[in-house]
Amino acid sequence: TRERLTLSDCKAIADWLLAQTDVRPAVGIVCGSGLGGLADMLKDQVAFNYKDIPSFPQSTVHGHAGRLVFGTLKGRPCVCMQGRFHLYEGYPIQKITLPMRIFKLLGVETVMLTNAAGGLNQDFKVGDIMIIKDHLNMPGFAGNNPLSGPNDERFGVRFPCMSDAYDRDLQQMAMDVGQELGYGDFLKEGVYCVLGGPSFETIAECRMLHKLGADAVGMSTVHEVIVARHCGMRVFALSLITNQAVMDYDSEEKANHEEVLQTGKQRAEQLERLVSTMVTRIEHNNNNY
Ligand SMILES: Nc1nc2ncn(CCNC(CO)CO)c2c(=O)[nH]1
Repeated sequence: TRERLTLSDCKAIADWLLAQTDVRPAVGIVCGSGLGGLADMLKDQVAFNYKDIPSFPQSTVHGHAGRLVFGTLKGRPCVCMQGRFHLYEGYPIQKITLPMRIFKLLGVETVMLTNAAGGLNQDFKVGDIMIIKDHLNMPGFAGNNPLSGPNDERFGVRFPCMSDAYDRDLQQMAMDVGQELGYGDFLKEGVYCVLGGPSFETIAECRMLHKLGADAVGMSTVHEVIVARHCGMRVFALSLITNQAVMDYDSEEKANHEEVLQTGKQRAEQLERLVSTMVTRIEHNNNNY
C-alpha cells in the first residue's frame, strides 16, 4: 500500500470507524507497553482489531494488544489505542503517527499518551510516574520527522511550533489529581528523550542523554506528539519509569522488556485512576456528554 496517506485516505478510515459506533470521542488515549489495561476501563466498549481497520498498521510487540477501543470513561466519550507503533518495528514514521490524524478526524480534542521509559534522573525510582513537560527528539535531529515531505495545510502549518507541545494546564491538573489521589511520593515531572530502538541504550548514551537534560528515555510518543500538535489537538503525556537506566560501568543491571511489562502491571491501577480522573475534569467544546 502507498506509504503516505492523504487527508481523504485518513477521512475514509475515520468515517469507516464512525459508521460503526455512535461514540464521538473528545479524548484519545494511547496505551504504552503493558499499560493496555487503561482501555479495559472504558464502558460500553466498541473495539476494532487493528488488522480489521483499513490501512492501519499492526502491533507486533508483546504487551501491545492491537485494538482501537471506543467507549466512555465516567460518561466521557473516549477512544483508546491498546498498543501503539514504534520505529523499531520497521514502520515508516508516518505510519506510526497515522492514528493521531485519525483521532483528529474522529473529533478528538485532547490526546493523553502513556509510555514505559527508563529513568535517567537519579532521583527517579522504578514505579515512578513522570509527567512529561518536554521532549528531545533524537530521530528528528537526524531528519526522521513525521512531518517531513509535502505539508497538507488542512492538517496544519508547514513549520509548527513545539515550545508549547505539552499542555501546561493538563500538566498542572495531573499534579493536582496525583496529589489528591495520594500519589505524591511517586509523581515526578521531566523531559522525555526518544531513541529509535530496538536495542536499549548503552551506558555512554545514558550518560550523554542525562547530560543533555533528559530525565527519561524511551522509544515512542514524541512522533505522535508532533503530529497531534500539528493538527491542533491538546497533548498530555506521561511515562511510567520501568527501570533505572544503567549509568555506571560497574553496574550489573540489564534493561529487559519483561521488567518493563512487570512494572506496568504493578502501577497500572494507579495510572488508570490518574488518567480516568483527569478525563472527567478535562473541559471540551463538544460537551456532548
Ligand atoms: N533503559 C530503558 N528502559 C526502558 N523501559 C521502557 N523503555 C521504552 C522502550 N520499551 C520497549 C522495550 O521494553 C518496548 O516498546 C525503555 C528504554 O527505552 N530504555
